[in-house]
Amino acid sequence: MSHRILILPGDGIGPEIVAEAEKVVTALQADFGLDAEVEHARLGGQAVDAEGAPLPESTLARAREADAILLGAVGGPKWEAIDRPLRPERGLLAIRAELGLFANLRPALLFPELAGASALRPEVVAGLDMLIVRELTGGIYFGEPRGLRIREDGVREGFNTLRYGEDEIERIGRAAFTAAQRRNGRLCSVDKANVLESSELWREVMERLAPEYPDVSLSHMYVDNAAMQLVRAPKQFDVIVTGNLFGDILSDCAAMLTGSIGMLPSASLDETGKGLYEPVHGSAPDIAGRDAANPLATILSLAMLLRYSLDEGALADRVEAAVGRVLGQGLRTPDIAGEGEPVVGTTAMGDAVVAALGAV
Ligand SMILES: NC(=O)C1=CN([C@@H]2O[C@H](COP(=O)(O)OP(=O)(O)OC[C@H]3O[C@@H](n4cnc5c(N)ncnc54)[C@H](O)[C@@H]3O)[C@@H](O)[C@H]2O)C=CC1
Ligand SMILES: CC(C)CC(=O)C(=O)O
Ligand SMILES: [Mg+2]
Repeated sequence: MSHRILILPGDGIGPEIVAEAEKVVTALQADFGLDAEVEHARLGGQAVDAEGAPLPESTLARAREADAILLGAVGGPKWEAIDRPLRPERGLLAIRAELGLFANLRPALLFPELAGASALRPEVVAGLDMLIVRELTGGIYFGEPRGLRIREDGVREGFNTLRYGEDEIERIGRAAFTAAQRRNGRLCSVDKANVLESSELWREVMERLAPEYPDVSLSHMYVDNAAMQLVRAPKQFDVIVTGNLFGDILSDCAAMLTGSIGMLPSASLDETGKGLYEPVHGSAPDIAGRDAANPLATILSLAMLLRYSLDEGALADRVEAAVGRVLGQGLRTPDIAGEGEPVVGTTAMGDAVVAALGAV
């Protein structure tokens, strides 16, 4: 049966990087037996401009019908001053919530060819292969009440609510324990239980789940220490499980261990394995329209889509191997190029991955 893939290009570099991933889809259809129909819809700023909403009803309806969704990124300076409900990022949060995409898997894997591009010394990152499991539909990004108001003394204040229910913690915990079972059996739960009640409960629930996964060793770390440990000795981690805000920040930090945020893919999954796949980075307005964005995070997100939502593991392996091959050939977009190294653009990098598909 033909798979239905919905592509949401989004804003800034979104359309540029997604176009390269789509070339890979086309090549897999033409030469490697991928049976898929590809559709497009609007999300984010492009949807606000064209349809007056960051998540139009028609996009949501098509997202519900699709087997998997590939997203570029949303947002940019053009929409920063508009009413909050119309901001592109609200469209992204809304689609995650509407589709129940609570489990955000963010692998941080160092391609050996990029050891020199890491922010850390090669010996500290060599062989790095870790996974951040971020809770994606709860926590402070969604908690009510939220808003801006005028205090009694006339001074304005902004406020947000960090709230986690036991049920939300338990389901992300189970996703993380299961991921750790499939990897090296080490799970580190990151919280701020020395200060936050929501973290106290988080830690308690993780402890309660642990006996059900005797092959996983559970440890806990405060988030401030975790940020430091990530840049001090990242290979101590196998799987990290954490809340929405902490996971957002720690995964950008992990990106620099692998050379660039342009290398980090992600999968956001619901209870059934249906998912939305997107690079960890944003719409990078500073480099948009210059053929300078690294498309590999998006292409690697496509590989995750093939593996997790379409059950096309062999094709996913092929795409990841092709990425390794182009890096081995020395191709570098500016973000992963060393001092004085020649660089290629977004489209040339995408073309090279397509060419490498058959060689692996
Ligand atoms: N998932 C999403 O759609 C996300 C959207 N955003 C939005 O994106 C906009 C820009 O946010 P920033 O904080 O600047 O984060 P960003 O991730 O877009 O950019 C941060 C830095 O990384 C660079 N960068 C990002 N992706 C790259 C790539 N593929 N290749 C090479 N360099 C890359 C950018 O040029 C910039 O210097 C904002 O409107 C923000 O809200 C931010 C994060 C995630
Ligand atoms: C709109 C933001 C929550 C997007 C983001 O930074 C992310 O999911 O990593
Ligand atoms: Mg982020």
